[in-house]
Amino acid sequence: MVEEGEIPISLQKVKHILLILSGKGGVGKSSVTTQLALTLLNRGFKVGILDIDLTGPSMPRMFGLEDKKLYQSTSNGWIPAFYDSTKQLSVCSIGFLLNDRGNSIVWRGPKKTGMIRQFLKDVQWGELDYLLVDTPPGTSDEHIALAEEIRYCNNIDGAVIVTTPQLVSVSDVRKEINFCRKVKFRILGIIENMSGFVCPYCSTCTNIFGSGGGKILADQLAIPYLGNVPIDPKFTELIETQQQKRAESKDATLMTLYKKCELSSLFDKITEQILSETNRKLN
Ligand SMILES: Nc1ncnc2c1ncn2[C@@H]1O[C@H](COP(=O)(O)OP(=O)(O)OP(=O)(O)O)[C@@H](O)[C@H]1O
Ligand code: SF4
Repeated sequence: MVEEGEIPISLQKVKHILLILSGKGGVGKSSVTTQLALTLLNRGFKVGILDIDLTGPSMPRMFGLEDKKLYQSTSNGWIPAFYDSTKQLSVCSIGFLLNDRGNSIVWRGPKKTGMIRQFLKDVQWGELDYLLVDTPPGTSDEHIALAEEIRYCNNIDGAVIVTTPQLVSVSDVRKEINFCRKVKFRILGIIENMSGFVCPYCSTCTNIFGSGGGKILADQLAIPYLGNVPIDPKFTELIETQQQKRAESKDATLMTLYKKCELSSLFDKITEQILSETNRKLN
């Protein structure tokens, strides 16, 4: 465990660390992490993503990096996978260490904790403006290991909580918020994802699962509300087809494809609000 005031060497050149959390699985935490990363990258920041969801790593798929591997450098640190030759976006995920992408990790707590510690201490991120940490759902061994390792880092800006409008997800998210409060992670705000469905034909938004739960919860708990994100089938499609489109044209990067998606302008506003929340801390 890390002593008070100690920051792992690998994180010392990282200016800001943002944690992405959700109370429940499948609410779109990895999609939110991906879109925050793309938005920050588009604004000229150098970004890293650490995927500590050991049993369900999504980041290789999100960025179309399924064929990448993690390498250990001569000085014993892991070299993250780079999205492209500019090296402005780097990703570290257990998914890069699995021989078969269909495999999943079946580990007991101590082994998971050891892996998280290695990821936090041994990845050579170099200089980064933002490190986004994509966590598993709930409050598991991975979260406790994360809190033990980095709670004293003064470069942690805080946690972004992702929920969906349904009540069950909203009640799960309360547990997540309690966890953040216990380990003293500042909560930057709540995003309500899958908040309505945008029709691909007429762009009308229909609230299939209801909407507004995230805002109500944020108001009740006096936490900033960062906004709602509808289900946009174009986003799912662009993730699924990015490799094929890249093979067809070198200009069809995830970034160029994402900029054409309506969600990109929405995430611009959400990111703006997160940045203003983090600046508020600095003032
Ligand atoms: N706003 C959205 N519009 C369209 N598709 C979305 C949206 N949010 C998430 N998805 C899709 O829903 C699926 C689940 O999302 P995602 O993997 O981000 O969830 P998660 O909370 O990270 O899941 P896990 O519990 O596995 O960590 C993915 O296929 C993703 O592309
Ligand atoms: S919202 Fe309108 S255009 Fe879209 S599928 Fe429904 S009826 Fe058709």
